[in-house]
Amino acid sequence: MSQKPLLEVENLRIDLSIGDTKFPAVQDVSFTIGRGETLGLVGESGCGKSITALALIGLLRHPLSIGGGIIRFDGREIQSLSPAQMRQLRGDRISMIFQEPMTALNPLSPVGRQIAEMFVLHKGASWRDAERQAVEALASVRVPAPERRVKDYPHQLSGGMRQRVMIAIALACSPDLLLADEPTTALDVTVQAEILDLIRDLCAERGTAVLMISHDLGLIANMCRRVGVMYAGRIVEERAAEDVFRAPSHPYTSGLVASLPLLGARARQGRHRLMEIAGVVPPVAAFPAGCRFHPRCRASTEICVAADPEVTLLPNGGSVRCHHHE
Ligand SMILES: Nc1ncnc2c1ncn2[C@@H]1O[C@H](COP(=O)(O)OP(=O)(O)OP(=O)(O)O)[C@@H](O)[C@H]1O
Repeated sequence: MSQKPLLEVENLRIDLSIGDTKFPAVQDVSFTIGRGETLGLVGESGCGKSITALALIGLLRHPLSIGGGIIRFDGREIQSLSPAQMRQLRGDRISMIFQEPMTALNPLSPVGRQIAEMFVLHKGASWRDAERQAVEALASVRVPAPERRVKDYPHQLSGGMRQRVMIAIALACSPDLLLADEPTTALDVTVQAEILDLIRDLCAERGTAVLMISHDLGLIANMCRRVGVMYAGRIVEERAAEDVFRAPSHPYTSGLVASLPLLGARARQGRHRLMEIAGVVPPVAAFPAGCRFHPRCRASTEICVAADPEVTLLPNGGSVRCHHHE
């Protein structure tokens, strides 16, 4: 087995075209994911998490495009693949699940048929075999009575069941990498936990690496070994999940950690206060000069307004992009 990481992203830039001008919606984003590893991308809405994932799987569409950098999957640059090669990779070796399965499922086709299609398209199975495997795939995502459910259309299923179908489709071909973009945000809290357990268990069993995207740092820390914190199109901190909580380095990460509801002793003693980061992520065309976080940062000084911070490597692994990091 190759020692190289499964996925290497180097200085990725994603441009947003507005008229004749291109604005960098994502810039200088670098990270790697090893085989079977879990990386979380966390940050508020509009930070660039979803478009980063779409770039990895070749699904960016106008007005967005890759403006620079390298994405290497299993040693091959994905930008050099033809559309046909990319289609073959998608679903077979890299899969994606989205927040709202209804947008990804075909409303006019029974769910069993949509799962079976994966075996036919990517594994050369006959429809008869593929439909048998679809029942097994539905059983593996813990759908009760899978032999009956395969005949259902998406609208006949609950949101949680639809997300299970999406997971069955995404994992049908045992991909090397699963991209999960807010996979539980649209679901009830109790269903959320079941779906997250399912993703964690199935990916661990199959050795599938996961890039999990969420605005919820608690969820990311539970699911992932490493965390990349995104702000305004950049990864501002990248660390082991436990370090992010124990000793956040970037003021934005500190704000995210502080805004998590606390359970247990401190909360009961009434010392817990829900902190929030004042302000919102600026739109892509209005990213400020200097450090993009400086207008919202309590630690901001002159240098933050004047100069874009470089990446600093942290002593215990990980990196941060801040002039005043902890
Ligand atoms: N099709 C598009 N047209 C114009 N702007 C877009 C498009 N898609 C994304 N953007 C912009 O790119 C930026 C990054 O969007 P992205 O969806 O990646 O953010 P995100 O961090 O995933 O947030 P969310 O959770 O809300 O999706 C945002 O400012 C968004 O408005």
